[in-house]
Amino acid sequence: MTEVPPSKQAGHQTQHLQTISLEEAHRRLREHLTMQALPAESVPLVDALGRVLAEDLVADIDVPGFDRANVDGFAVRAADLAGADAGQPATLSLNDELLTPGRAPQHPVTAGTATIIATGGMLPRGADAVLMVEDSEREGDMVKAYRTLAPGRFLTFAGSDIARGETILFRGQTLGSREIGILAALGHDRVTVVRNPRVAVLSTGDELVAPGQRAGPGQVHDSNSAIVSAAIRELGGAVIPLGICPDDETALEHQLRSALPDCDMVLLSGGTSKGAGDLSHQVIERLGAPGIIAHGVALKPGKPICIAVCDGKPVVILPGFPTSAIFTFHEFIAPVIRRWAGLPPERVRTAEARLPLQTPSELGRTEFLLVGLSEGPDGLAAYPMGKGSGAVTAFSKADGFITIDALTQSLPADSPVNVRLIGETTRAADLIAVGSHCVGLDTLLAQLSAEGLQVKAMHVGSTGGLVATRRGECDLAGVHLMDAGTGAYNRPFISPGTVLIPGYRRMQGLVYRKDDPRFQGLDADSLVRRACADRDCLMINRNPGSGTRVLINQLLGDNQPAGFGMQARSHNAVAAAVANGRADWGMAIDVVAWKYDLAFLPVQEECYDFVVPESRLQRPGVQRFLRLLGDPTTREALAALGLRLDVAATDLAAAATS
Ligand SMILES: Nc1nc2c(c(=O)[nH]1)N[C@H]1C(S)=C(S)[C@@H](COP(=O)(O)OP(=O)(O)OC[C@H]3O[C@@H](n4cnc5c(N)ncnc54)[C@H](O)[C@@H]3O)O[C@H]1N2
Ligand code: MOO
Repeated sequence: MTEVPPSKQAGHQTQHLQTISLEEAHRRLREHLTMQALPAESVPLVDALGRVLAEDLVADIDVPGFDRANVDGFAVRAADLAGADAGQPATLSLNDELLTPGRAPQHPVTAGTATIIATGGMLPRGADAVLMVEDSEREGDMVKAYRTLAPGRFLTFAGSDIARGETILFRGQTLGSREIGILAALGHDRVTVVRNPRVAVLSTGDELVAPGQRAGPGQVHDSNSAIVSAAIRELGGAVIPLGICPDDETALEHQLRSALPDCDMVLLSGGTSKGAGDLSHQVIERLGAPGIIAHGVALKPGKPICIAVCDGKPVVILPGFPTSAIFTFHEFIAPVIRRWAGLPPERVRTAEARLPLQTPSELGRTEFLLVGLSEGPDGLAAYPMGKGSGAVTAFSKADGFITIDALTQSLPADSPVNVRLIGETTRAADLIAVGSHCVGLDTLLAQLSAEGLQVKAMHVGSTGGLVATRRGECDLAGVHLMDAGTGAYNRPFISPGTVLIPGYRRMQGLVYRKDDPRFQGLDADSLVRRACADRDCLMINRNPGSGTRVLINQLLGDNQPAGFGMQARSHNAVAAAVANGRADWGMAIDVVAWKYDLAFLPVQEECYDFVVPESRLQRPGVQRFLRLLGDPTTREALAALGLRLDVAATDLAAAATS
C-alpha cells in the first residue's frame, strides 16, 4: 500500500457524528452525571470571598450580645425622667463606675440613679434608656436631666441585629464582602463552603498559539481557553489550565490521563468535527467507561460537540469555533458546574422583541441566534448579530439569543421572538448606533463612553442601519451608500421621518502591497487594466449592496478580473487580505490602507454620514453626539485619522435642530 503523504491527509476525513436532538443530549448527560453539590470543606474566612456556602448559617450568638449604648451619656431609668425639661430637670445620683466599651457593669441602675456610659458601653441591669451628655449637666456625683426619654431611647437591645437561632445566610449563597462581614460579626474565623469543581481546560490544534505570542500565517490565538476558563470561574469553578496540545494523539492521551486524577471534569475544544486533525474523540473514547455518550447534536452553533463520561468524570470536547465553543459550554456544561459548585440554577432572564428582518435558519438543527436589542416605538427589536460560528465577538457583544426550532426554515420580518438575555443587566443604552462601521464613529463613541454614557454599537452595514432608522429602532446609523445613477451619497436613501447629519468624507482607492512590482508607477485605471490582463493577479471584491461595490462595478465595467468572486465585508477585511497576500489588490479607504502599510491610489471620495430618526433627535445621547461631532477638538482628532471634515460645524448644528 502506498503511504498517503502528509499534505494529502487533510482529505482523509471520517464520518462519525451521529446527530441526536438537543433534548436527548441533555437526557443522556443527566443520566450519567450526579447533579448535586460537591462535598463541603472548611476554609479560613480570609479565603472565603467568592465561595459558595455549603450549609445554612444559623446564628449561635446574639449580635449585639448585650444591650448597648448608642451615645455618650448616662444609663438611666426612663421613668425617673418623667416630666423633666430645661426649667425642671430631674436629678439623679451617679453610681460609682464608668461604663466604657468592653467593661461589664458592676452596679444596677436603681430608681433615682444613673451610670456614666460611653457609646458602645454595656447597659447595666435596670437601665432602659441613655441620656445624652448634651441633655444633661453634671454636678459632682449628681446629674441633672433636662428632657424626658422613652424606654429604649439611644440604645440597641441585645439580639436586635442578629438573634441567636436566626438563619442569617442560606446554603448556595455566594460569599461576598457583605456576607463575610456577617460571619465575622458572629465570631466565625472559618466557614463551610462547597468544594470548588476543578475543571481542566485544554485547547487542541496545530494552528493555535497562546495569547502573548505572535500568530504566524494560518495561526490563531487560543481564545477558547481564556473565555471558557473565565466562565468556569464566574460559575464558582476552579480551573486547571492545560494550555494548548497539538494535533497529536499520543501527546493528547498522555496529557488527559495525567490530568484526570486531579480534576472533576476535562474540557477540550477543537478537533471534534470531521477533519483530518479531528482526533480528540478517538482519544477520549478509550479513557474510561462508558466513554462517549453523545457526539453530534442537532444544534447550531455547536453540532459537533462530543460528550464523554470516563469513569464518572465528564470529558467534553467543545467545537473549536469560538461561538460554538462558548455556546455549547453554556448549554451543557455551565448548569453542571453551577450545580456542583452548590449554586442554584441560573435565573433565566428573557425579553419579548420583534425581528426587524426576515431571518433564515437551517432546517433540522435547533438554532441559537445571537441578537442585539434596540428599543423602538413598538417595543424591542432584536437585530441578528450574524457573524457565524467562527466569530469571537458575537457572543461577547450580543444582548441575548433567540432559539429557532429545528423545523423552521425562515422567520418572517416582524416575527415576535423571546430573547434569552445573556451577561449582566446593564442600564438602557444612552446611545445606540446601528449601521456601518467606521474608525471615526469608534472615536466619537469612545469619547461618549469615557464621559459616562452607555453606548452600544451594532455593525450591521449601511442598509441594516437605514432599516433601523426607518423603524425608529436606533439613535443613529453611520451610512455610506452611493446611488449608482447619480453618484450621490446617502441622501437618496433616507426615508421620511429621518434626518441626515453630515459626517465626513473618506477617500476610496485601490490598495496593493508597496513592494508589488506589477503595480509600480500605475494609476488606478491602468492598475485595473493590468489586473484584468493577468490571471495570476488576484483581486478581493466587496459584498454586493455595499457602496464600495457600486464603485468597483463602475471601475471594472464588464470586466471580471481574477478573484472577482472573493468578497470581503469591510474595508479592513480587504486591506488584511491584500496585506497577507491572499489577494493582490482591492478597494478600501486610505485610512485603512495606511494602517496595513499598503500603497494607495485614490479613486473617489465617499461620504460617511449619520442618519437619525426624527423621533430620537432630542434624546440627550443624540444631542451630546451631535455636539461632539461639531466640537473643534473632536474634529481635529477625526481629521488626524485622515477623515475629511469639510462640513462646517454650524451646518451640523442646523441639521441637528431641523
Ligand atoms: N465536513 C464538515 N466539516 C465541518 C462540519 C461538518 O459537519 N462537516 N462541522 C462544522 C462545524 S458545525 C463546526 S462547529 C466546526 C467544529 O470543528 P472542530 O470542533 O473540529 O474544530 P476545529 O476544526 O479544530 O476548529 C474549528 C475552527 O475553530 C478554530 N479554533 C479551534 N480551537 C480554537 C481555540 N482554542 N481558540 C480559537 N479558535 C479556535 C480553528 O482554528 C478553526 O478555525 O467544524 C465544521 N466543519
Ligand atoms: O456547530 Mo457549528 O457550531 O454550526 O459552527
